[in-house]
Amino acid sequence: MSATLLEVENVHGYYGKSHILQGVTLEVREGEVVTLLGRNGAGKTSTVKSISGLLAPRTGRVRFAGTEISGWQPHQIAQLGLALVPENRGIFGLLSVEENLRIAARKRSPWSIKDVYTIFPRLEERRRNGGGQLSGGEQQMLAIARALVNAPKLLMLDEPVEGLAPVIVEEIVAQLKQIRATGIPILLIEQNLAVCTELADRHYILELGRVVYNGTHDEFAADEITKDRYLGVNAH
Ligand SMILES: Nc1ncnc2c1ncn2[C@@H]1O[C@H](COP(=O)(O)OP(=O)(O)OP(=O)(O)O)[C@@H](O)[C@H]1O
Repeated sequence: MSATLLEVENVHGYYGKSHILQGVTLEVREGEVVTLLGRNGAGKTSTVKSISGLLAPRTGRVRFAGTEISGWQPHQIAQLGLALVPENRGIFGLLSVEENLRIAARKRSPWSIKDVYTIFPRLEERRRNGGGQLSGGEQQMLAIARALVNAPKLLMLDEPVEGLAPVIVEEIVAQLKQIRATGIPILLIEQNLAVCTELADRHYILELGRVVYNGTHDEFAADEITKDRYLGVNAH
């Protein structure tokens, strides 16, 4: 079994007095694609925020590549190689596609701007266009590409295909498969089970700020009861 890269241990998180994360424990190992599933409001986004320092855990621990990062600032965590592609994508609308990439690019990244253009040819076609002129799908591609040129050791994606047309979803899934094939581990928040099925090695389900299920892809695929109970889907 490969080494553990990210360990989240019994993390409790609050927004003011609201106790949102109630003891989240999960891990991501080298080379794995892991999904974080659960209904709206289950705490998925809050979990990745607590990992990336945007919601400091009140108690519990987050360890990344052997270093305890609980309580670190978001930019320090990002520098360690933990990349979050947030739901709102965070593109600079007034900068061109290429400028968005250049700002994020680091020399030590194994991914050059040319490399990401190979995965996302649409971005190369639109390299001189402003970020604000891109379609939702293209903005998502740019957000992922920007994370890659920033030398990530782990990629966290918050609902990358939400609200996108099926043909674009297919395109992004194919691109994520290419990225997965390079061995970079991915923690994926996703509501679209078909997407999860195509990409993931393992799944966690959150409910009310706790992990209520942890299983391999094959276990999960065969477990209609779990899918129905926690996700409310009839996944046939
Ligand atoms: N900034 C905030 N202030 C107060 N409460 C918040 C804040 N952000 C989220 N919450 C609450 O925390 C809970 C968990 O939200 P979170 O966004 O982590 O869930 P989620 O599983 O990602 O759901 P979704 O798919 O709807 O984004 C919800 O009850 C939500 O209303």
